[in-house]
Amino acid sequence: MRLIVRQDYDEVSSYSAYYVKERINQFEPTKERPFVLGLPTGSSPIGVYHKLVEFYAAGEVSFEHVVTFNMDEYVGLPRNHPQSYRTFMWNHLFKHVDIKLENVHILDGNAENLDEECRKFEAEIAKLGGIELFLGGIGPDGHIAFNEPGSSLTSRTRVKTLAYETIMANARFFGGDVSRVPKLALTVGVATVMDAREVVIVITGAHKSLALAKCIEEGVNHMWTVSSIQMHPKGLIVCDEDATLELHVKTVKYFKSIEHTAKRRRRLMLQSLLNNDDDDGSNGSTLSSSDETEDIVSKRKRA
Ligand SMILES: N[C@@H]1[C@@H](O)[C@H](O)[C@@H](COP(=O)(O)O)O[C@@H]1O
Repeated sequence: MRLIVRQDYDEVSSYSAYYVKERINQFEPTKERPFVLGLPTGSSPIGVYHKLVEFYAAGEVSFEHVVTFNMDEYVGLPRNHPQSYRTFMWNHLFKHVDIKLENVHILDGNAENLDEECRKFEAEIAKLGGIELFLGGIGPDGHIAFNEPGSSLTSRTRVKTLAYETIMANARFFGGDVSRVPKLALTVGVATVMDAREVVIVITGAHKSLALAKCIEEGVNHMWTVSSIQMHPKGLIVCDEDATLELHVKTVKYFKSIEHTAKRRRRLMLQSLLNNDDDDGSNGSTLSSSDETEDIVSKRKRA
């Protein structure tokens, strides 16, 4: 697992959006072989979505052959309710890019048979060969999607009763009125997220610092469901300085040093590329940040 620390929400958003854009472009998706992307809602990914829209407008990425699966949806909210996750996704991302409507998958919280809806969702993911990259956020109690504390770490898409803490946290979107927040949701399971070939979690703010510490400094634990990322072969957490408040200094230094070393290696690689026009750059396959050096290497690889 890698931890990338950036100064604030904006830098976290830029880094994460750049990362997603690079992954889509490196994949070179086609109609027959689309890029399958898992997506979250909440305030954490808004900056990422806005940045992705900018990249799209600048012609740096296309969603034409991207298929998306959203993490969760409230049960019982009308589809077009301002707080439904469908409305959220439409407003923050989908209506601004070239994604095809038939490639968007959002659980239907008004389906007649909710269990069947969840089964169909999992089957659809499997049919497409699984999720390439799952982008996520977390709640202050360390939940991922709506996998509240105590959720099975092997869970799949299903109906969940929301924890009181989550209902309180989300009341801000319902005029601060706890009674207006739906009490049930459909959500992908922890295993649905962890089955993705890559998982990227965005964590910002001091109010999430305890969850981050539990997630990476303690054991895998169903009371902090995002801690399951420890078992993932390709897990990445992108956080801001505030979210590191509860981490040991040693932990933060360690992860920062890994990033610096990787950057140095990439700089050397760039130097050797620039010195050797015949080099096709095929030895540099793990580009992952908004670092300028990587940008140059990446463009060169695609040229
Ligand atoms: N189901 C969503 C989660 O997927 C999201 O990660 C969390 C955090 O939201 P925010 O980013 O607004 O803190 O909110 C809800 O509980």
